[in-house]
This record gives sequence, C-alpha cells and structure tokens, in this order.
Amino acid sequence: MAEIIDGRAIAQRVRAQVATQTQRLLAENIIPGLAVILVGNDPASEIYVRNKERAAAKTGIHSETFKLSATTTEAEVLALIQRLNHDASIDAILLQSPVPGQINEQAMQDAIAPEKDVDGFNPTNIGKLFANRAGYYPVANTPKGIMTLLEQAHVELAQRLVVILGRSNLVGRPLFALMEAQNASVVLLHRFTPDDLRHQLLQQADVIISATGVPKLVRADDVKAGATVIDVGITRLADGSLQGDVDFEAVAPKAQAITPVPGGVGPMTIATLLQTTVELAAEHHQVELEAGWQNI
Ligand SMILES: NC(=O)C1=CN([C@@H]2O[C@H](COP(=O)(O)OP(=O)(O)OC[C@H]3O[C@@H](n4cnc5c(N)ncnc54)[C@H](OP(=O)(O)O)[C@@H]3O)[C@@H](O)[C@H]2O)C=CC1
Ligand SMILES: Nc1nc(=O)c2c([nH]1)NC[C@@H]1CN(c3ccc(C(=O)N[C@@H](CCC(=O)O)C(=O)O)cc3)C=[N+]21
Repeated sequence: MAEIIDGRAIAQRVRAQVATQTQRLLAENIIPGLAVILVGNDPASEIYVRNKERAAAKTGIHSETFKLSATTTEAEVLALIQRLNHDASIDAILLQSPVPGQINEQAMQDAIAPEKDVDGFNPTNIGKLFANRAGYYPVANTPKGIMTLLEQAHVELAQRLVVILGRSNLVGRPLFALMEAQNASVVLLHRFTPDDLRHQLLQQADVIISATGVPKLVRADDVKAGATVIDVGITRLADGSLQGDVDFEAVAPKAQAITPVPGGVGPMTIATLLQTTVELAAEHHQVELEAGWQNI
C-alpha cells in the first residue's frame, strides 16, 4: 500500500514557517499585505476566498478582500488593480478566477504589477520561469506547493520521467517548467492526446501529476508499480463529495506514494499563497528570510 502524502500536515508546517517569517517582518515594522479581488458570486470562489482570509489572519498577514458585484465593469476592476499596484501596504494581489464574461481576465492579470503578482500569471514572471532565471520572482502557488510536497515526501525528480495531465497556466504549464528545472524529463499531455498514447506514457511514468478535472481519469492499469501519483483535480459530485482525477482506491495499492482529495494538493495551494505573500513582502523591503523553506 502506498504512502499517503498528508497535504494538510505539510501545509500546516508551511503555515507555521510563514507565521515565523511574518513575526520577523513585523519586528521590523513590515506587515505583509495580501489583496484578494473577487468579482461576482461564484460559490466555489467564495469558499476559497474565505479560506484564504482565515489562513492569512492566523499567520499574521494583513489580508483585504475586495468583493465586487457580478456587473462590475472592466474599467472598475482595472482602477482597483492600479490603486493596489500603488498601495505600499499591499505586497500581493490575487484576482480570483473565474471572472464574469464582461471582464477580460487576461488583460486584468497583465495589469497586476509583476512584483505583486502572487499567482505568477504575469508574462514577465512566466517568462522568467520558463527561461529558468536566477533571482526571486513569484510562481503559481499550486505548482509551487506541489514541488514542496514532493520535496517533503522525498520524491526524487532528477533522472525520472514525469507525466503531467493538463496544460493550464494555473497548474500544468508552470509545473512543467519547475519539474524540468529539477532535471526531470517531463511530458505534458492534454485533451488532444489520444487515449492509447496517454495510457502508454502514463505506464512509463515515475511521477504522475493529474490536473484535468476529469474524475477517475487515471486508473490502476495506467500506473506503473512504485510510481508517485499527485492528484490536483477537484470535481464536486452530486452528493457534495469531492472527487479527484485519480481512482484513488484502485491506484493506491500500486503506488509508492499518492495524494488524497481532499487533503492533498488543495491545502498546499493556500499555504503556498501565504508563503509567496511573505516572500514578496521581504523582496519589497529588501529583507532576507534566512531560514530556508526546506527546514519545515
Ligand atoms: N487542488 C488545487 O489546489 C487546485 C485544483 N484545481 C483543480 O484542478 C483541475 C484542473 O484545473 P485547471 O488547470 O484550472 O483546469 P483547466 O480546465 O484550465 O484545464 C484542464 C486541462 O486538462 C486538460 N484535459 C482535459 N481532458 C483531458 C484528458 N482526457 N487527458 C489529458 N488532459 C486533459 C485540458 O486540455 P486542453 O488544454 O486541451 O483543453 C486542460 O489543459 C480542476 O479540477 C480544478 O478544480 C485547480 C487549481 C488548484
Ligand atoms: N487566481 C486564482 N488562483 C488560484 O490559485 C485559484 C483560482 N484563481 N481559482 C480556483 C482555483 C482552485 N484553487 C483551489 C484552492 C484551494 C483548494 C482547497 O483548499 N482544497 C481542499 C478542499 C476544499 C473543499 O472542501 O472544497 C482540499 O483539496 O483538501 C482547492 C482549489 C485555487 N485556484
């Protein structure tokens, strides 16, 4: 039976580290500030935003949520982003996705100052990530959190074959770059990958990461014995329960290590958002955060 990677426990350690780092910044009169913009009333987004507020408050980060009505114009969102770009008390800006149809999400992401872009969506930051630039820049929190999970679970990446399902800018694409930078050999699959090719590639993978939102896409016969399986997908079923992309019951007995849904990648996303906020605050005030995140 596989090791079940406990995302909640690892996220808890990341949050404790964030709280310690925040205390150090507070001692220098620096308060890390996170602004979350929520447009409209998507129920799932409202839950995520509430969880973010709660987690930020517990670690000492100052968080402000801007709830805008579903009929807000693009000009109004843009004006808010520009105001936050110039607000010295705000280190990190997050525009919750999805936004209503009248708003061009990409244009809004591009308007967020690269040095406050806590989601790592700005082309400047994506470019740095794909060019494997040195120095600090924000990277999307779900892929960054997955790298922390793998490190904490002692999963080797160099010389391994990693297969990623899903190529969104939020998860699959940045994860590809992070994995490749760790010297993994990486394959990125999507909707146009034929089923038999997906099956063949998955069967060879040492590490599988699935971020498609297709329930039970990854089955036991797709997985090599001893592989590590990371499930990013979240689908809410009719009974209200959450289902991942992986058929957990069938795959777990074959895997070396596997993440559950819920309690795997999800909690890491939120903890890593707080981590990135504190890192951005430290950057803005040119303070070194001495203790490495490896020490959690
Ligand atoms: N746990 C967490 O913290 C987070 C969880 N999520 C969850 O992860 C899932 C993915 O999110 P997100 O990346 O935003 O979703 P998107 O809908 O933006 O992307 C889904 C991706 O999956 C690909 N895909 C669809 N079907 C298949 C298939 N049969 N085989 C291979 N690839 C396929 C799509 O391909 P194509 O590009 O060709 O359409 C697309 O690239 C969702 O369930 C979401 O709820 C998301 C973010 C954070
Ligand atoms: N700008 C932006 N950045 C994002 O990072 C972003 C976004 N928009 N839009 C939506 C997706 C989704 N996402 C999740 C965050 C936490 C959990 C999470 O906490 N999951 C818990 C369960 C939560 C529950 O019970 O519903 C878990 O898996 O254990 C899941 C998914 C961030 N996203």
